[in-house]
Amino acid sequence: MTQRSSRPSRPRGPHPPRRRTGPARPPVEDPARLAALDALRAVRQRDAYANLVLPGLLRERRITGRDAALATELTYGTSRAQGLLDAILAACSDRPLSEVDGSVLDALRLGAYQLLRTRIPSHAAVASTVDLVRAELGSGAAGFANAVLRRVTAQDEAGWVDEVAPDEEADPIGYLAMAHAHPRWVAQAFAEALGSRGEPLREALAADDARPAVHLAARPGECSADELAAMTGGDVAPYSPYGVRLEAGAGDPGDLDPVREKLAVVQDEGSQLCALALTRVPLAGADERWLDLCAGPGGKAVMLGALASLSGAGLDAVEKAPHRAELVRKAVVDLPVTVHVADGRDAGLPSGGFDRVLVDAPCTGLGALRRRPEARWRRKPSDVAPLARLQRELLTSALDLVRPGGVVAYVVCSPHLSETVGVVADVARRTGAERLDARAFFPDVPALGDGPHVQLWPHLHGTDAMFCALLRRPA
Ligand SMILES: C[S@@+](CC[C@H](N)C(=O)[O-])C[C@H]1O[C@@H](n2cnc3c(N)ncnc32)[C@H](O)[C@@H]1O
Repeated sequence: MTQRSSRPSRPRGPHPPRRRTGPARPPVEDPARLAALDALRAVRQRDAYANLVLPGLLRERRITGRDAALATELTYGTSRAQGLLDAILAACSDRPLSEVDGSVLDALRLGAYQLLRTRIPSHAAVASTVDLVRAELGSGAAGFANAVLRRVTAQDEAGWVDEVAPDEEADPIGYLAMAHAHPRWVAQAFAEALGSRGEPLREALAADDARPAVHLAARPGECSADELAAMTGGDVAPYSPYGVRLEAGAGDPGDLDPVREKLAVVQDEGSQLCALALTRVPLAGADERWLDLCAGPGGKAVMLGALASLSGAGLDAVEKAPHRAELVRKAVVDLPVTVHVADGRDAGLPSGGFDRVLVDAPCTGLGALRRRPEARWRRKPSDVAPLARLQRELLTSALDLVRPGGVVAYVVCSPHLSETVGVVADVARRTGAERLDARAFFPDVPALGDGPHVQLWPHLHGTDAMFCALLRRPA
């Protein structure tokens, strides 16, 4: 453990820093950091999503190339690491962070991220951050920021983790949560799903803390994975026959020609595998009416609609939120898909009317935190119970809508046991549905555990932590 006395004394800045009132200063010539700072502020003040707000800012300000890449790295990296950065900043400040002006705190997080998690030289990280604070809030706040960040430079990330994290032996989950910038309750949920508080948990949290590769799905019947890889410069994915993986940070995938021309969609390979698993289960009898019960924004509806079209089947897609149903409509416009705006618990569709049903249920999204930079700090443990209730109701409804002998895929992008095995066990018990060994329908995917359900992981499969259970309605 590092001695605090070796570092500069704690800064005693103005309480709190006041917004500048004097004549306007010239703007800071640092478009990348300014965009990152504005994006962080929008996330904090307006509950915006970093991965929606930042691309808009970059477009509006015509920021491209290296500046765009830097702004993206700083915004997403700072958002992901927020809890760890705050613990370190709190140790470097003379007052609680709750008393620090929000805009100064955004800048401090941005500065600390550069110091601890990038190769940007310390003097540049500190000076550029202090310049941003000075331009907006004046020299008092800038002095405070300078003093706090100089204290952060006293040691590297590992040194700070040793200082601010709980003791590793006494509280391994708390330690790993802090070391890999996750809230403790999320690390606890991962530990329970993995059955580990040791190395597997460390690997899972580390993989979840890294920048993810972009995954694309070639549209079945339109384009092969090989062709898509050639068009995009990506690599054919290891498990999905339609998947392509692009290098992390390869720019906005929505701008790629094959995506704009609807030859491919942006979709995690784990999502592709779960949708495909539903189509791979053998059925006795008819196989022509498929249903996607929670379809917005339409990624899996495109995959299922294209496969249905190839096999002579049709797909109904239900989505409760009208604006998301509209996204589904646009995505499936040339496919045999009928979109309904309805609540999947009471969709007005015929009981027993479908051969295959997908329930891609609303969930906490704890399995896709690496793709939603700020989500881990926004989600709360109290979100889980109401979602699990809704998930049980939607799965029960799906088992009513599927015909006897038909199959239901229950999918969530979360490894939380209350949203996964808890839901499936409860509904299977009450409905008498048969739980199939889902592993058989994820061919060539390694490390699928003891079954019968499939839990994918970033550290094992390079996918989001998707969960998939397959259930058959008794004949
Ligand atoms: C996990 S997302 C589905 C993702 C989608 N399958 C895809 O691959 O693009 C869950 C969706 O369920 C919708 N939803 C929430 N409650 C619902 C309900 N009661 N009935 C139907 N859809 C619902 C949400 O609006 C959201 O669009």
